[in-house]
Amino acid sequence: MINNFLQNLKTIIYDRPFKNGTIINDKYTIIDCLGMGSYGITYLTQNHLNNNVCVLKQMKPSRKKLEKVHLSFENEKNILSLLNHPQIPKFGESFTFNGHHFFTMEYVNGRTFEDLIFKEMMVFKAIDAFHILRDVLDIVAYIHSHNIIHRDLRIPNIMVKDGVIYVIDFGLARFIDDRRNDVFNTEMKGYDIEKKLKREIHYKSDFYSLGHFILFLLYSGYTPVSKKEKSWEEELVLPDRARQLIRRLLQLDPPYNHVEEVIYDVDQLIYESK
Ligand SMILES: Nc1ncnc2c1ncn2[C@@H]1O[C@H](COP(=O)(O)OP(=O)(O)OP(=O)(O)O)[C@@H](O)[C@H]1O
Repeated sequence: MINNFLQNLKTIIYDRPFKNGTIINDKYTIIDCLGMGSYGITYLTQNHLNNNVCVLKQMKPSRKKLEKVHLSFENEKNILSLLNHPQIPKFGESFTFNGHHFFTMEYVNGRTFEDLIFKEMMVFKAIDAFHILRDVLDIVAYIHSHNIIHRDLRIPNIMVKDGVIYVIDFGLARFIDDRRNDVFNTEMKGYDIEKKLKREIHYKSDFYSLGHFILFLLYSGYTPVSKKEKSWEEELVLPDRARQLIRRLLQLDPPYNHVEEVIYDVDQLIYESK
């Protein structure tokens, strides 16, 4: 309780975002603060040298003494600079300015699925939802082919711009062999199972998140008919193959181990619904 209070106080004092118009490193003018995550503050900025708009991420000052914060910041930088895919923001540069740590990346001027579903109340037909999942899987296949697990494939981190899907936010991404930081590898009795399913450094954690992602899309067109809470399998009318796919993604049935297996099943599903 006291610890939480002190952390909140530190955040208020140290993590005040830079004001719009501030120039960072003689180069980046802050246009807006896009948000504050667990370890970073994210800005939309304009680079004076080329006039390009880009995203600038700052390590949270209140947390810069924590090893895990440095690790996450370094990981995101390393992973983004390694990946080179048109649907993943490209890494720009990293630097220290006035004692603050920063890096830049490409700005995706699109909308997140969180905004589409909850702000724009967009409704996705089941077939469109599976086509979107298929597009996301191509990006995930690329990420996994570099032995990287994203570990945060949620609706706020999947975007669409002009009909093209993008995956952002690699703050929790890890290399598959980075087992030293995988707390879920050790015996953890009574540990939060949900957290393990989402965060274990294994390909199947990304599939688990995609199980939830597809459910968000499918539920966008759902109107409850009774007040009694039911499971997604009772509420959503889905073909058997779709239900089986989601059950495996959510690890309710034996999980998928490789993205190609998921792609195969989604392709079959799309083919059968033609
Ligand atoms: N490359 C990008 N292009 C466009 N918007 C981005 C980009 N990166 C981040 N954002 C947006 O900036 C905001 C803050 O993102 P950020 O990843 O720093 O934190 P978060 O997702 O809120 O928290 P956490 O990192 O703890 O998950 C989000 O609204 C996100 O959509």
